[in-house]
Amino acid sequence: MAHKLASTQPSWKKLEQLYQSKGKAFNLSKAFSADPKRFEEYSRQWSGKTTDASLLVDFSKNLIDDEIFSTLLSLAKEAEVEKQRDEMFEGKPINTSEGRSVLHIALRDLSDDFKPPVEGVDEVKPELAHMKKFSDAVRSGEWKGYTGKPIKSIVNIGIGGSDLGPVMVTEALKPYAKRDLAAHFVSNIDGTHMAEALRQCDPETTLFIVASKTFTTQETITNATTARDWFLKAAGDKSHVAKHFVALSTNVKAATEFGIAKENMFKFWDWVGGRYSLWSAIGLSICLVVGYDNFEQLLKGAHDMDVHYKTAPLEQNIPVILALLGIWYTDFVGCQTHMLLPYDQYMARFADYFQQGDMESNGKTITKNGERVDYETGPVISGQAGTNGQHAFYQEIHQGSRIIPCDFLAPVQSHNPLGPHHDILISNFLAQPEALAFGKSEDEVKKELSASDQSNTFLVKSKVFGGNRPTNSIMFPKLTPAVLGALIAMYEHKIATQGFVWSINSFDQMGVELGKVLAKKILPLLQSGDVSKVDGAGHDSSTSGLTRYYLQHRAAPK
Ligand SMILES: O=P(O)(O)OC[C@H]1O[C@H](O)[C@@H](O)[C@@H](O)[C@@H]1O
Repeated sequence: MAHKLASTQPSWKKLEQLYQSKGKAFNLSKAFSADPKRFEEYSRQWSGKTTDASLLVDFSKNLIDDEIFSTLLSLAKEAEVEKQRDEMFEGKPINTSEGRSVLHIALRDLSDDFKPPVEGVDEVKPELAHMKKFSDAVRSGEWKGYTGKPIKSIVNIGIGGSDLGPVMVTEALKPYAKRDLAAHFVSNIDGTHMAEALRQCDPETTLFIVASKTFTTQETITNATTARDWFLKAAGDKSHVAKHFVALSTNVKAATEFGIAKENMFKFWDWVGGRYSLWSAIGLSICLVVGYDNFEQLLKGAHDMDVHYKTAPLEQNIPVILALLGIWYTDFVGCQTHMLLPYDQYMARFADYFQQGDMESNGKTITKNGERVDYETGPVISGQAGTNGQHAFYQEIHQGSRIIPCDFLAPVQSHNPLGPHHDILISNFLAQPEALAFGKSEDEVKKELSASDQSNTFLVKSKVFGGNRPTNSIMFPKLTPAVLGALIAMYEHKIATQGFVWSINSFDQMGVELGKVLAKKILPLLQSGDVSKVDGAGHDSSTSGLTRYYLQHRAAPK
């Protein structure tokens, strides 16, 4: 595989030209007026083969025409997206910096004829059976704490990929949750996070799930140790730990050393990336909250999307289309951000989840060939549940100096059909992309104003909406486990496809390391409490000044 700079592909040059010749001046109002079939052409409907997962993806409100779209598809061909995708499914070590396969897709292929491409894949089903047995026992009350009481709270201790997936999914699938089992998620090293969770827990009825792929992450190990101390303070005898602590990890040795019994360990494998791990043992808290059967539906919905990604031709392939649109905005239109805006309160953490999923995957500048890219890569991801965002940051999306491409997502049916709420919600979901695309002209503004206000140029211009702000609108029947699985897999594959085009490795995360190493160097200085050591510690004057301030004020804060 050549892994050439994307900018050397023939279609890249053509897209640059197309942006200059027509993209810059592209007008969505004109495009819709000129083509009554624009929605039909630029939308795709998809249904999963084995689940109730289905989607309508409308990408007609994007700044593209047929020529731009087909050139984007050519770019994907030139970058050998299909070949790179197939290598992922075949278990080739496409995470080249770490020499690893990227096989989260193998965690959700439960079909009988699935052939394990690498070692460990044959252990997926037995591990799922282990998760089912354990979660069933806890949920039914058969699993008892050290005083014989059933479990009433679970505390997932993990960070990054070992936290965000379970947090997002348990929130999204709350309608399926066992309501008398409280779920807490502690990630931050800030003692406040753990202290607040423990305040709500009883040691006799709490189960701690220590979730860490490496089992070396400072935050998680420190939090887990604090939780164990808190537990032992009440329980006394160390043997009781076995009833209250389980580990989810690829590092069986370190989990054993922490004191987790073998039967309480749920393992996964180094071919599962942290931010792709909710489908693995890291999903145990999801099983506990919504039950194993719903977890399996989540896996199956994702697998249905995997099959689509693997088999659909590029122009029909939803993750590929979303990826190419993103590349159009990032590299040719000059956008820096991408918003995820779910009109579903249960998806409140969706954007947080894909902030890691996207930014940790594609926030990179070195190609797999070791060259520095001469183009932009992963965008800044942000967003929150509609309609809250409308009253917070949409001002900038509508009238700001930057173009901020957005994905709007919404379910047709609500889990809580309460009075007029859902129609009002969906009217907003429909109205925002319409307003963003078509805006409001100066003439339209004037018509609504009094004669005196019409001559107030500042007022008139302030009320104009330029339009031409691109959006995708994604609808699904209802937020079921399978639909959620498909949506997550859709974005995972979008991100992977962008990485394939940009020739970067979307599956490592070297950029998180340096800060961790420096913090470990600074910590002994803080623990020594000795201000006189700061100057000789080899830090720059800024870091030294801040450290001195901390040490001087720590003992006697004013
Ligand atoms: O599960 P672990 O090993 O504790 O890692 C937690 C997180 O650590 C780092 O910040 C990164 O590597 C993330 O991708 C990862 O999700």
